Amino acid sequence: MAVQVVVMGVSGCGKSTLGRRLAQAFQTRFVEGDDLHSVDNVDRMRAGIPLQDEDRWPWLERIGEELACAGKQDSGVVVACSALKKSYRDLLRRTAGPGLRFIHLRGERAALKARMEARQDHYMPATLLDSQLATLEPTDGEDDVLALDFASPADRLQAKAAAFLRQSANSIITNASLPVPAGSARQ
Ligand SMILES: Nc1ncnc2c1ncn2[C@@H]1O[C@H](COP(=O)(O)OP(=O)(O)OP(=O)(O)O)[C@@H](O)[C@H]1O
Ligand SMILES: O=C(O)[C@H](O)[C@@H](O)[C@H](O)[C@H](O)CO
Repeated sequence: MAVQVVVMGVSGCGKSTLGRRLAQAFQTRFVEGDDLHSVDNVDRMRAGIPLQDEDRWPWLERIGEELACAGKQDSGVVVACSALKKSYRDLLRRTAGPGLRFIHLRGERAALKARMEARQDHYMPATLLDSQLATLEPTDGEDDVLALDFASPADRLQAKAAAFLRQSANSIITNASLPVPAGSARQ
């Protein structure tokens, strides 16, 4: 089955872990969204400076291209991408087309902080967690999103996400009325 899915949420929520598992389960490509950030963006985050919209638009365009390309080729792709604001998700929806689905990993700040502090090998400092949480816009009411508690065991997250993707494989979600965000390169 050629899934077109974004695993989203704030830093440390488990996007890459679940994304890799889903890609393996659906025998499809995994794209680590962090690898598509510019060097400037990574330097900013490493220095503890939160990204702004203008830093994220070109990055989101690159992620959208990956999704659109997989959609055109019907080859499937799983992308790990924070996609924190609804306008960011809308850009990805417009670019990817109606097959796109999101898995949102969300949960408690304390557990996220502990996870981020335990990581030694990541550029993202735990001091950026609060700005990540402040930027995150809830996904409630967005029909193409399945929200899961990131603290669940990885096997359970994978099973629930895979069931959602299989179940929604044949349903088309129309995004024809998506608003165009101010400042987006896609105006
Ligand atoms: N379901 C889970 N249960 C327990 N620990 C997990 C789970 N999923 C991921 N982790 C651990 O949490 C940490 C963060 O996971 P991961 O790198 O997948 O998150 P991420 O959202 O991709 O992070 P970032 O966006 O900051 O790169 C890792 O140490 C990972 O092993
Ligand atoms: O939109 C953002 O602020 C970024 O994508 C961050 O979320 C990080 O890249 C990622 O989570 C790595 O820790």
